[in-house]
Amino acid sequence: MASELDVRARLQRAGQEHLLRFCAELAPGPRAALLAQLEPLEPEALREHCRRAAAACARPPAPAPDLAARLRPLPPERVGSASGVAPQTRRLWEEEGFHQIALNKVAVLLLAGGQGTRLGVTYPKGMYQVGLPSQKTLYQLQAERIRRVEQLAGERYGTRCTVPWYIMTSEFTLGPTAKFFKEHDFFHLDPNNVVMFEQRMLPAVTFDGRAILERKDKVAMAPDGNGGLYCALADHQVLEDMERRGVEFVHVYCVDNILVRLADPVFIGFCVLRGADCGAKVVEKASPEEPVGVVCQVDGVPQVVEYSEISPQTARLRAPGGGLLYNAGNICNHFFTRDFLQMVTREFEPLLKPHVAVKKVPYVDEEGNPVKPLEPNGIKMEKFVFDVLPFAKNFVAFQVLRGEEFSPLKNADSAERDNPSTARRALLAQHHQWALQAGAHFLDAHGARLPEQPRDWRCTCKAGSSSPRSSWTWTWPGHCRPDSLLDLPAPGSPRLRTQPRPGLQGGKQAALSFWLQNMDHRSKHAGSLHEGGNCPATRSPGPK
Ligand SMILES: CC(=O)N[C@H]1[C@@H](OP(=O)(O)OP(=O)(O)OC[C@H]2O[C@@H](n3ccc(=O)[nH]c3=O)[C@H](O)[C@@H]2O)O[C@H](CO)[C@@H](O)[C@@H]1O
Repeated sequence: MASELDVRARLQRAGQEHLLRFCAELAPGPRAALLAQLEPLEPEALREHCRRAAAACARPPAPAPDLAARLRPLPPERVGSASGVAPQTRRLWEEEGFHQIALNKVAVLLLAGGQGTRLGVTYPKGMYQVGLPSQKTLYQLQAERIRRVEQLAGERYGTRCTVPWYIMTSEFTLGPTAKFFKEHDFFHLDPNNVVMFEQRMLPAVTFDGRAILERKDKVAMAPDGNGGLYCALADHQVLEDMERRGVEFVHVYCVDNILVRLADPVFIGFCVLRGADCGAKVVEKASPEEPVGVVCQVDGVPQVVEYSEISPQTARLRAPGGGLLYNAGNICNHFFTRDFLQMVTREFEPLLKPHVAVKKVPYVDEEGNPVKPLEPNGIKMEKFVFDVLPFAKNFVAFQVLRGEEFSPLKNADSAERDNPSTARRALLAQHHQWALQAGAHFLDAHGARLPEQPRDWRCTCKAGSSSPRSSWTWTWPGHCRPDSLLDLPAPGSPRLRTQPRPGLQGGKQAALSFWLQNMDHRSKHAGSLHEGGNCPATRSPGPK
């Protein structure tokens, strides 16, 4: 370990010697911890980081004044649509995607280094459960969808498929995530195919360019943004690991979209057949104010302009048809070829410009007292995962339907949208739809069919409510196995009762009725259904 003297000399070169101002009064343990934290900080890089942060802060916190004039929507030839195409084209994309998956050329990569501040949890967001009857967490839902897509591709091509799962974590999320996966037996995935790696951390900086001490023995650090991915890929030789496994295509996604389709064969197939090196899924923006980035062109080059960096006037502009001019909302689902990622890590990463986030950063004052600021006092510098789009040779966007693919969990239930309730409802609606598409019929307690389009999916399912309110039954064709399709409480749980329905052919059809404790009295149709994975293959006709 470096001596205090060495570390002091390095900090002097970076102009950040104040970080050692309490060092002399620290006990040996905390002092060693502080020195260990400071040792890896390269003096030149630290100096540059602090200088950039202060310079960025000196500029007015507004979108670049000339940005609006340089923006254009993406040209239509760069945009594909999952819903607006002929079914045979969609099938072609899907087939190509499954083919690549069956060849073991597809991996998924989860960005899970964020802190979940808006949701208000202190643990990694992937460990959050939104109150489904099955009590599954986001991580579990994702793991099961990976298994399902492997299974579907395997069934089509008669092979054993593996979709490796790369998970980028940060200092905040690595420990708890790794522990959680071990405790849950990696959700029955092969641990060799789950690769966790850590992104870098950067010091938070005051407006005048001084790194902040959070405690006498600790510098305030934050992950370097989800664009820290590219350094992290290089730091941990992740692309080499992909190469060894034969992975060519990577689906990168963010942790909080409960509807995410892991390694979505349609998206993968579309990108591969278009010869894209880089792609992004988009949904139509719900409103000008929705906090999603906009996929567009700046100076003729495809790019995402983040919601924090577009002016309200530009966000409100309308196209001649009346819709939003910039309506391609980024849902943080990206397609990259491994070759492109290799080029980024080798050549382009140093060209990425960090973005500035002004935050309230806890610190110690000159006397060493801890302070929780009420106003923003510090700057965190972040790179964004989509900042590499301008380097793509052939970028494509892929428009999908919000109801089918996007319901992010950003906020606590006190917020109006993007909260646990909206995420839960979105998942139930998605699974209900998949069950219908797979040929399931929903029956009421008397065996009569329920309408296929429940009128009120807005009912709330309150976790923990005690009295059963309703029961229902559904049937499904023999090829849909309920255990892999349904989001159910664990077997044996008092919330789940199964009963065979007389008259149904064993094996061909089955029936299940269960009490839904968590139902709001306003709707009889809310359910707790299935994660059929990337469902397309379950979409075969049901029994007549
Ligand atoms: C920069 C970025 O991608 N912004 C997108 C992100 O915004 P948003 O601001 O919601 O992004 P988040 O802060 O939720 O981060 C997105 C993902 O990146 C991960 N993360 C974040 C910071 C970090 O240092 N390390 C890390 O891995 C998070 O864990 C999360 O999985 O999702 C929205 C859709 O929901 C998009 O419209 C935004 O364009």
